[in-house]
Amino acid sequence: MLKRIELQRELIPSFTEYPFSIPGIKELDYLEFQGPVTFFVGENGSGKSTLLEAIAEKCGFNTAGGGRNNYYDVHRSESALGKFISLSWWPKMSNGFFMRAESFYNFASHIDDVKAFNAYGGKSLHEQSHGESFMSLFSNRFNGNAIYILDEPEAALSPQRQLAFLRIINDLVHDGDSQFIIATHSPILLGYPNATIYSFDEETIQEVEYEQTSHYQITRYFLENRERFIRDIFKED
Ligand SMILES: Nc1ncnc2c1ncn2[C@@H]1O[C@H](COP(=O)(O)OP(=O)(O)OP(=O)(O)O)[C@@H](O)[C@H]1O
Repeated sequence: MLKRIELQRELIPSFTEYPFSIPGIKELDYLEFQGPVTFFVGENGSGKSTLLEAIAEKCGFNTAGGGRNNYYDVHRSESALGKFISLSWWPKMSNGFFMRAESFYNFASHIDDVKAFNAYGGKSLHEQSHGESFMSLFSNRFNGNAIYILDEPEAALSPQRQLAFLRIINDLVHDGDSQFIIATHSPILLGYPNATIYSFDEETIQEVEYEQTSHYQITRYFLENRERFIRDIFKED
């Protein structure tokens, strides 16, 4: 399990430049992972991907998406934060995968190039729909005793598939001792029971309850008051 990450503040040259100028990062000392499933939530641009990418790099995963054995260079970039965080494990995990929805296309091409699609359901990920290819990755490539670092995995998934993905997470956590750290905007994924939710919306990264997230509140309010909501947001000032 990844138990904790710590920002090595003494090594940071200046807090006025990216990535240290991001409010949540600027104030960060350490973050603890209390259980097998942790979510990062927050507005667009609040720093979730920056921190996830840094963790993935420290785990030795390809920052463009993949595990330790996925060597390809398309869109791979050095994490600006990776050198400045330290990870504490107990026990140490060396298997896992970093998935970012935005560069999944390049990952799929890499799998074609190395003819590895047998490990992904026997079919090129490019010949599957976007959502099907995500589900192939989760169902075929994800297994026990590993850490999964996922950036907006819901991007291509229908609500029904998001529920199926919750089931996959649950099986991997309970039968496989796996750990998930997920940045998401999905109120469905966030509903995973007993997860820790860290919000990047305040000056410091803070733990919040599911019902406190704007994802839950806005979605609920919208569903219960759709007509009024639409009237309000379309209203001319
Ligand atoms: N390579 C970079 N150089 C400079 N600034 C960057 C770089 N990458 C991201 N940023 C900035 O850092 C901030 C945090 O970006 P990040 O991608 O971590 O946000 P996020 O919370 O993952 O957002 P989203 O929900 O939209 O994916 C943003 O303001 C972004 O513009």
